[in-house]
Amino acid sequence: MKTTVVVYRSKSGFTEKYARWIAEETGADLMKTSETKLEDLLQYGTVVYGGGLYAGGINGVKLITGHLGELAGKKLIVFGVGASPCRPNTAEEVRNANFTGEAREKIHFFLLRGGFDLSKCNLKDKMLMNLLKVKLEKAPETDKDAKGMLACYDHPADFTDKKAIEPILDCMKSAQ
Ligand SMILES: Cc1cc2nc3c(=O)[nH]c(=O)nc-3n(C[C@H](O)[C@H](O)[C@H](O)COP(=O)(O)O)c2cc1C
Repeated sequence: MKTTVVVYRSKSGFTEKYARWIAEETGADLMKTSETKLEDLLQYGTVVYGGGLYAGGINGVKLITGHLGELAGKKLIVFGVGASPCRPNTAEEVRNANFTGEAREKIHFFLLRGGFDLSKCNLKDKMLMNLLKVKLEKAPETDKDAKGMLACYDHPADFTDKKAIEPILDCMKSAQ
């Protein structure tokens, strides 16, 4: 059996950056979801999955959460990558929104901060983000996070930080 694979789905490159860093640091194989079948993952003892956050959902995570039976006995690690600042309760909220009780037990979850680049969004995402912009601008009170988000519309933001993968590397090294 092969040791570790890092599989990812990334729309604008932020999740891909983290996935590459993790694979480089650990010597793991690296795969995109578009080029991966469940059977490919079954060859590995540890599966690390990364996906961007879209309206709270971890892009493509069903590849893992939808196949917990087939992936039984493997070490499963998922990281979500969003533009919002990572606070302890944010990670918990994302985890609860994306994982059932069984998935919460079986999957080690991490939330990392990516970035935002409107120019790399597809048409549908651009429209959604422009609707959000109107909503944020109309809000009677704009908090720090909303102001930060509004600033990203004019200037792409990259909050990726290689240090942020350290807890994932530690988790990969530790026993199940
Ligand atoms: C339509 C849309 C919805 C998004 N929803 C969220 C969200 O719920 N939470 C968050 O933190 N970031 C959200 N983002 C920002 C992305 O998660 C962020 O840009 C991330 O770094 C994208 O990673 P990727 O380029 O690897 O897909 C959203 C972006 C778009 C375009």
